[in-house]
Amino acid sequence: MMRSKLMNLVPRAVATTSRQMSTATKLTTVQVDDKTGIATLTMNRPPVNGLNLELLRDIHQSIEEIEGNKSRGLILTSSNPTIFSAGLDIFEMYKPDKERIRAFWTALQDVWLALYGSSVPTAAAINGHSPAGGCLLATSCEYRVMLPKYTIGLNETKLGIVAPKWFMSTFESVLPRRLAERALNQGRMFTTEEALAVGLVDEVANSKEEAIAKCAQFIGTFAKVNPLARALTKQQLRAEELKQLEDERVQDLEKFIFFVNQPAVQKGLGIYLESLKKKATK
Ligand SMILES: CCCCCCCCCCC/C=C/C(=O)SCCNC(=O)CCNC(=O)[C@H](O)C(C)(C)COP(=O)(O)OP(=O)(O)OC[C@H]1O[C@@H](n2cnc3c(N)ncnc32)[C@H](O)[C@@H]1OP(=O)(O)O
Repeated sequence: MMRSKLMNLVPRAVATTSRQMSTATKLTTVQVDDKTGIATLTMNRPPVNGLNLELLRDIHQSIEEIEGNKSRGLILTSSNPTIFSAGLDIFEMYKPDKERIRAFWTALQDVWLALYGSSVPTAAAINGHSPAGGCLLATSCEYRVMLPKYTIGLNETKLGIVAPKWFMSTFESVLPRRLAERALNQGRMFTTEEALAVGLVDEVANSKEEAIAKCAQFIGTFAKVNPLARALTKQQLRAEELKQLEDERVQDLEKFIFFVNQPAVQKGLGIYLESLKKKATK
């Protein structure tokens, strides 16, 4: 998979305007800045960018599109002014449809493999809350810029669920092992300020525009680096985690299906959904 992506890494001429590359799907848009050649992938699924089957498929398609069109980099962000992504759409896991839940988890695996394994430089402009699956997306990128007063983290244990190994290894690729272990066990959500202090995010910006500009600046640091050498270096550094999921995706899917169908897990998800609804009516 990575080898064919590498074939796309040839220099290209740049123009001066920005163009909408993809509106084929409604849940993501891809805008390429023709001056920098950097693509911004925006998630757009109100109200909270909950990662359901359709959004995951659109994100995957957009990443493939960006890989294919020789963009110089990928910036992931959200159209919601206060939420990057609320993580997995819990309705996909609560009283699930047998076929759909398999497609859903497979789509999540596809997104992670494509984003974590992307041959282009990746950055997340985290313009809002980013729990669980939202944090997975952000930490799959190489660089993170976050707006103040939001939260980010893997809170799965607080929901009575367990983050799969590849969520954990992505988290651990950003945070020191001891800190990652403690945060995962606690289901800890970090404020922007805390996330910056521990290195979960790289910079703080005061607006989405500034966050995107900082992400573009990061991607710009590779301008004078040979793209093939950079991509091969990234590939080698990330190969172990990618191979592990590629080799075990069927078992990973079966584990997820088994786990999510446990009565205790279903009960916990139901209670959690109720608590989210109650919060909305307060
Ligand atoms: C041995 C190993 C086995 C491994 C097996 C694997 C096991 C499974 C692993 C699964 C990993 C899971 C990953 C996840 O991502 S789970 C999702 C976690 N997400 C959250 O906990 C976030 C919950 N949401 C919030 O905290 C807030 O909503 C948020 C801060 C994001 C926004 O707050 P705000 O006040 O702006 O908005 P509301 O809370 O009022 O929400 C608006 C409406 O959206 C609904 N909502 C919110 N989040 C979700 C969600 N994740 N899924 C579905 N729906 C969600 C919320 O209920 C409101 O709905 P209503 O308007 O109808 O009330």
